[in-house]
Amino acid sequence: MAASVQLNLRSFKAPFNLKPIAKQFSRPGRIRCAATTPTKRYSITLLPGDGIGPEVISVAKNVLKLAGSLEEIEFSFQEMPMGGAALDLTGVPLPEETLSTAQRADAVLLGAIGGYKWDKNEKHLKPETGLLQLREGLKVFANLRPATVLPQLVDSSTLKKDVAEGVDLMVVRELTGGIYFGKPRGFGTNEKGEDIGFNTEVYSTHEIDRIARVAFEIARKRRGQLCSVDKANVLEASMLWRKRVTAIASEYPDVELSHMYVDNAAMQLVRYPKQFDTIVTNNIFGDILSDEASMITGSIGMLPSASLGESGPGLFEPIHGSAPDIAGQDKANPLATILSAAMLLKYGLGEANAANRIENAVLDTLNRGFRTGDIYSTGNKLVGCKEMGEEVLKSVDSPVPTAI
Ligand SMILES: NC(=O)C1=CN([C@@H]2O[C@H](COP(=O)(O)OP(=O)(O)OC[C@H]3O[C@@H](n4cnc5c(N)ncnc54)[C@H](O)[C@@H]3O)[C@@H](O)[C@H]2O)C=CC1
Ligand SMILES: CC(C)CC(=O)C(=O)O
Ligand SMILES: [Mg+2]
Repeated sequence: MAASVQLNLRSFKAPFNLKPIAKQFSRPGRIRCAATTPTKRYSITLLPGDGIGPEVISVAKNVLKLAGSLEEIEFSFQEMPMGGAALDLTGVPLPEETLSTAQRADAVLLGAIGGYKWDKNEKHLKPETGLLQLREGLKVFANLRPATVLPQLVDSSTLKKDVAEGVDLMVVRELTGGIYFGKPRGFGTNEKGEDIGFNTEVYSTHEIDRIARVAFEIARKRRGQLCSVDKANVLEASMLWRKRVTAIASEYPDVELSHMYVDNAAMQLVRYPKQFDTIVTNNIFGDILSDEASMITGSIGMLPSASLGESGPGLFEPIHGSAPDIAGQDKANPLATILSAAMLLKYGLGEANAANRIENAVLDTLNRGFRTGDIYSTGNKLVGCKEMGEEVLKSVDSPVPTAI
């Protein structure tokens, strides 16, 4: 078994002040002409999806385009239906053409899917099923969800300033296994004639080993601490998880491994989040804990993510959902999606300079006091999704050097 992680990372560098975690993977893109400033071209599949998805994708696309153009990068965008939008249009949540277009792209940027309209659909006709199919179809097993408390947003955190200040953690979530995919699953009847619903949490050695190696590599380049979160006191799948993560630790003597039960981890995240550096966990625990971690940073509207596999395009998306409660009202915070576009450039295309432009622009926009409602605090300027995007564009255009 290979001891090193083989992820499709063209330049594996975490956002903000996090350190590069692995070899630099260069992929120069396609050179259009032999000029002194060759233009690099990438094809990006855009999946706006539902609810606030189209609102945040439209803003992030403009930011991506501008940051790219300042670095001699040209994008061709293919916008494809996905989730509820695809159900309405084609009758399925992930049309074949959407998946094949995404598979051929250099990277995929997703907004969010889901909404009340489709909540009662049968499982195979739910927008969420389309999202699981997309992750499976792109084989993106490693989902990186960085939660960093920016100094500008300490007052937006739901935690006390001294608890939130300086939090900088990375959740490494296994994304294509576990209970969201396990079989058997379904509905049935028990011996008393009652209806039952059931799912299966299942992990193989191979699935655990590969996500563990990704997490150890990341921890090695951060502060050297990896906390594996499981429920090994109860669940067999977690018992194997703990055994394999412990075994893989011998390949990483420089990383300090600890284990924590998920119920305790949920509590520790709000008690003393600074104790965490890198967290590795299964699909469902990672889903839940990253939503919890997002609030430490001020809002779920701030957290980007990168989903990567061993080959093929990465999938980049905010961690939030389609927020039907605020959809169509220009209230969504687009920063999680804009920062996901930065992760796309950095991790997906190896375009660190363009990514840095975006991250700097986000910080500059926050420094200038612009806030959507979810991160608003007294004395700042309240703006909507579109205006926030316009302010970020201004900052991309006239960068103000900011230490990140
Ligand atoms: N990756 C995806 O596409 C995901 C989709 N979903 C789907 O989204 C739908 C809504 O799910 P919820 O549980 O309500 O989770 P949600 O993340 O959509 O919303 C939770 C709360 O956070 C707020 N929020 C979320 N994103 C925000 C943003 N960018 N700016 C400001 N506020 C924001 C919402 O207004 C809401 O009050 C469901 O259909 C669900 O299945 C949920 C999670 C992930
Ligand atoms: C909508 C689900 C399929 C997943 C989810 O909540 C997430 O990935 O954050
Ligand atoms: Mg979620």
